[in-house]
Amino acid sequence: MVLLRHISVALTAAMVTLGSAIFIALNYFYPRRTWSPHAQYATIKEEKEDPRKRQVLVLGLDGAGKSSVLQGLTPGGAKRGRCRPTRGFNFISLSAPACQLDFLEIGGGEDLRPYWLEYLIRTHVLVYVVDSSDRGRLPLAKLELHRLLRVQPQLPVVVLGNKQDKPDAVSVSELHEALSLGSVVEDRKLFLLAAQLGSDSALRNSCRGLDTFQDLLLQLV
Ligand SMILES: Nc1nc2c(ncn2[C@@H]2O[C@H](COP(=O)(O)OP(=O)(O)OP(=O)(O)O)[C@@H](O)[C@H]2O)c(=O)[nH]1
Ligand SMILES: [Mg+2]
Repeated sequence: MVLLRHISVALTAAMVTLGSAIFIALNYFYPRRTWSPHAQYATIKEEKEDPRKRQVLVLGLDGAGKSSVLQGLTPGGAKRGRCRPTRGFNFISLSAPACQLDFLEIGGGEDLRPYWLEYLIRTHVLVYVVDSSDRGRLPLAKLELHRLLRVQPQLPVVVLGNKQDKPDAVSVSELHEALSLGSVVEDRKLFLLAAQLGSDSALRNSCRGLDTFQDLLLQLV
């Protein structure tokens, strides 16, 4: 019995010694890595924002003509065909002497509208495009516009009353009324411009109009 106990003690001691040896060996060959949030963070360098860049956010219901605006502003864009619905984002960048204008369109489909608000924070000017001939959806266009206006009370806004070439389009003054632009606080910079961009000839003819539009944006950013 005493002999058995001695054997068991000896075995336990041997196991402990072997375990310690394995532990020391593992630590020697595979040193443990300690994770430090600080060290991880330090590797992510903050990208400095280019002070020359100005973001113009282009929003509006689906089919209003946002991509057509971007296409019209792109040099040679008028020659391209009709735009397809934007499923996510659309982006163009224009260089002006004093700054770079980054136009960001987010598609106007119902599934994409909830994301609009997230992009207002980095924006310098909001361009809100409305299909003047889509009379049935003017109340929805108004609702969405005012939802945006509430979030950024100081953001300059240019409303483009597009598709003025269509026979059933509402006039600019009717649009002002339909979108309740009179209720917008006076200290906000707000402009309402008529536009027609869709058909090839309309796009070509409107290029001069878009120059004026671009000049206005340069004053607002
Ligand atoms: N007649 C006419 N058609 C236009 C005008 N502007 C755009 N369109 C047409 O309207 C359709 C929709 O235009 P888009 O520029 O794709 O509209 P969008 O606002 O970008 O739409 P989403 O990307 O779906 O949110 C296209 O077939 C255009 O050619 C316009 O001033 N007049
Ligand atoms: Mg589009």
